[in-house]
Amino acid sequence: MFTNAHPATPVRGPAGAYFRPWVLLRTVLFMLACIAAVGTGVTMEHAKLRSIAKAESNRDLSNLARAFSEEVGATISTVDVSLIALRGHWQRDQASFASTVEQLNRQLRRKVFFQVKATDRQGVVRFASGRTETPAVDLSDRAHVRTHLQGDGQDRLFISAPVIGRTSGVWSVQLTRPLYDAAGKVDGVIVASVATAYFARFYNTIDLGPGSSISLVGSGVVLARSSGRNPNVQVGARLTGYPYDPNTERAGLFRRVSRIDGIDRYYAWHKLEDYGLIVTVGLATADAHARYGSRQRFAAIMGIGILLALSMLGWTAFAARYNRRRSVKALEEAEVRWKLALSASGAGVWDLNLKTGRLLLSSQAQALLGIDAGIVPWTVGALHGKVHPDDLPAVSAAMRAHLDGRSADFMAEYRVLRADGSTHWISERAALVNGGELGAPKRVVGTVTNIDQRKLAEQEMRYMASHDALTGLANRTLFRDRLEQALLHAKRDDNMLAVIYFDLDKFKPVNDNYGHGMGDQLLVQVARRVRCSLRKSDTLARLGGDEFGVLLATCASQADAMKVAENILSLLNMPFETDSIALRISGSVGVAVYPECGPDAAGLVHCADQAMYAAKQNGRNQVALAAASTELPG
Ligand SMILES: Nc1nc2c(ncn2[C@@H]2O[C@H](COP(=O)(O)OP(=O)(O)OP(=O)(O)O)[C@@H](O)[C@H]2O)c(=O)[nH]1
Repeated sequence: MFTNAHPATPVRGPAGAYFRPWVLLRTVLFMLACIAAVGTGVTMEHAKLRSIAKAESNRDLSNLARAFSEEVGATISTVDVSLIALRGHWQRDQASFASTVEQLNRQLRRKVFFQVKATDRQGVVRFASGRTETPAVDLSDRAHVRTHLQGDGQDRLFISAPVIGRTSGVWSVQLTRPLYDAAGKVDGVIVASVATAYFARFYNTIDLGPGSSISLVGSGVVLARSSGRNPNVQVGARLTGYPYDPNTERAGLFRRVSRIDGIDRYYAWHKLEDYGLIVTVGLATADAHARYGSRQRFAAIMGIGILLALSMLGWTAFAARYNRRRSVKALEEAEVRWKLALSASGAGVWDLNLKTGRLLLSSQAQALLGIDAGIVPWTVGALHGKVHPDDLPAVSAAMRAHLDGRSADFMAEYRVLRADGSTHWISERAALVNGGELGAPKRVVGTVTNIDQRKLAEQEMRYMASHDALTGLANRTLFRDRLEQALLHAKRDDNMLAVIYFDLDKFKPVNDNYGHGMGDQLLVQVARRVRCSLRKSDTLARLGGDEFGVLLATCASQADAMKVAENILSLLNMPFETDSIALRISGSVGVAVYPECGPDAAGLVHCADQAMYAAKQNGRNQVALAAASTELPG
């Protein structure tokens, strides 16, 4: 109803809302929720990519472990077959043994290289390849020799823990088999010493990344190991537990932070059950995940982008909501202020829906319009059924003009009929509220105010402007108006009218001798006495000082006018009783008759004045008739 109202408290500009604590707090909370949601999404995506990376890595590692174990198995098998062949040769012909070993190594140089030793049954070296003279070194304390010399005599391949060469400084493992004499008794040990690097050679043919590793473990001891650019590190290290227990399954997968170099890896292992060896191939988890690093980075960047976009959207939405709330609050406050102002001003408000014909009235409006319900099914016409019949045409015309768009505002002042028949004055203002399609008016909103007091004041002012304050008679202005009106009627009806002017004789001495108050009393009594002698249709006016005018609106003849004038004179001659004394006065009376004395008010007044002056000049206390004008009546 008060949508055009300007709130007293200015609402901050829309941009200012972005930095209000209310907005910032909600934006931060919203961002935290977004971070949680987007973070969960990104984490899930990362986890998915990690699990894909893990699955792919495990598949690759399993294949590599199997391939490496087959490679190792093939190398060991080659060495073992060579050992068996060399053993037969040693037992047959020791003299040409050295050249046979050399020849064999030449044949196998692309696959493996090994040194060969042969010991006697005491474990003392009797042959060592690559030497011109064999030092009689006692190896009986070495496990790979001892196991055959002190064992059950079974022909088994033994693979030793790695040892570092005393002179070469190279890690090697010893593959041994027993030597037999003609009786089939253990007669010594034949040893093939293979550099562990051969076992890790396969590693160099593949590129698994800098954090990868390949190990060959036997009896819980690292026989060979390659890791990145640092091959054979930690050869000889002892490893226990899963999967190095003898009872673990043939192949498998696990993830572990390496006990050797501290790198977190995915591992696959594969057992060479014939030789009691395990091959493990490890890939650094960081390298495995790096395969999907770009997708993970993309997911993270997308997540951050979505987070920023959501945050901006949230921030904007909260700022807009804040502005909306402020606006609604300001409107509510403005409405309260307007209601208070209206209530204080005594104005009532009504709201008419032109579509539904429902009229809403404030309690003040109900009281002022004499309607005892807040919502009434009414029409504009019915509303004005409360209007005084004399005012209704003007009010209806004004309302119609406004509804038809011929006036910008509806304004009317009219009397409302009360149930007891009395009336009170209302000032009403209304305006169409445009809305709906094509801007068709849907509502009329108006205010009503009681203006009884103002109307009374206006009435008093109008009365004062047209009447003499002392006597209550019409003043010169009103006298002149009525004369104009009477002349119009007289001309239309071809009637006569008369103007009588009279002035009290020697009034000044009354004032001078008895005071102004006494003079006033005399003027009031003159007015009363003459008024009573006249007809209601006649007008008696005080023209100024002690001068009066009489308008005989209808006058049959000049003689009748003279008769009224004579009567006035005789009334003036009668004594006037005041508070203290009786006064005797007289008057000079001039008579002018229409149409004889002229066609217009000015002429008639002038004639009457002249006649009165003539009576005064003639010795006062008499009536004089104005001479007929030579002009023809208009
Ligand atoms: N008490 C009273 N005196 C008034 C009022 N208005 C004018 N007068 C006085 O009325 C007197 C009018 O004097 P005039 O008509 O000029 O003189 P006069 O004494 O009547 O003499 P003539 O008219 O020549 O007979 C003046 O003294 C004015 O001051 C009034 O309202 N009350």
